[in-house]
Amino acid sequence: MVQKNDSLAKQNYGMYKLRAKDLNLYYGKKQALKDVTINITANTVTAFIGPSGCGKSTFLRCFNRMNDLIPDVTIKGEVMIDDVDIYKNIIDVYAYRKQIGMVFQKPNPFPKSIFENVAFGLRINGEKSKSVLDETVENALKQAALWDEVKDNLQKSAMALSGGQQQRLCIARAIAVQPSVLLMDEPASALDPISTAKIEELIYELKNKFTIVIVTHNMQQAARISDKTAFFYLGELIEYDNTDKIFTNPTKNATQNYITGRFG
Ligand SMILES: Nc1ncnc2c1ncn2[C@@H]1O[C@H](COP(=O)(O)OP(=O)(O)OP(=O)(O)O)[C@@H](O)[C@H]1O
Repeated sequence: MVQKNDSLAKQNYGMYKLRAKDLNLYYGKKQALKDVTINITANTVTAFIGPSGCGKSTFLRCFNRMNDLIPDVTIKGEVMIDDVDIYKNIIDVYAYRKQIGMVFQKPNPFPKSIFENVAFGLRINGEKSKSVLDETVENALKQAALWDEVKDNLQKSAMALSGGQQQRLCIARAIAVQPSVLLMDEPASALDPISTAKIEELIYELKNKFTIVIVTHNMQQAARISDKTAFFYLGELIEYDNTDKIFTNPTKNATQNYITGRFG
């Protein structure tokens, strides 16, 4: 009985970190997202899956307003973080974006030292204290499971790291400014299996601190690391449910066909 009340309370209390409601997005006249509605719980990992061109990356980019940078984009509907509509109520988009870290498919460190890559966002935000910078860089590298490998070489160029290390550095750079959300667009698809496993482990750990949304083409990866999975097809969110359910007993035929490799 106590358990039931507890879980009810959990369900109702401040549950959704990210939401979209009736979201439509057009590139010029071409509609890329159709009436997408989703509620994403804080401190979970959500995987976006679906065939190429179905709108996964487009939808991911709606959460940090990166699509604003593309000419001729029209967005209708609502996108909310902590129940604030970010297209209507956010005036300072740069300040808002600080809350949202983003990691891309290809590791993209700056041609600077390891230390300066992680310190970059803090310096932009005006942090000058050496002890704060040192401590934050160390913590971010620890959280990104890279500290032990680089702690003796923080002044070395980031470009000299392996691809997998560079991607963990990019994760450290993203989390150093303490966002609450991490968006990841195929973060392991350019990496070897061992580096991929490290990134997957890391994502699993990081959900304690962040709400994570990951686009992936790798269905085993989605099944391994995500709590919820959203399946997209032709710009529509076809099915969104617990990952176990999506991969073992999906409700929609299209989901079943996709996860069994019948298309895509
Ligand atoms: N900048 C853009 N300008 C015009 N059309 C675009 C742009 N970006 C994406 N599109 C189109 O929008 C649709 C959705 O693309 P998006 O990249 O979101 O799909 P995706 O599911 O992430 O694909 P992939 O898995 O191949 O990365 C596609 O038809 C794509 O061609």
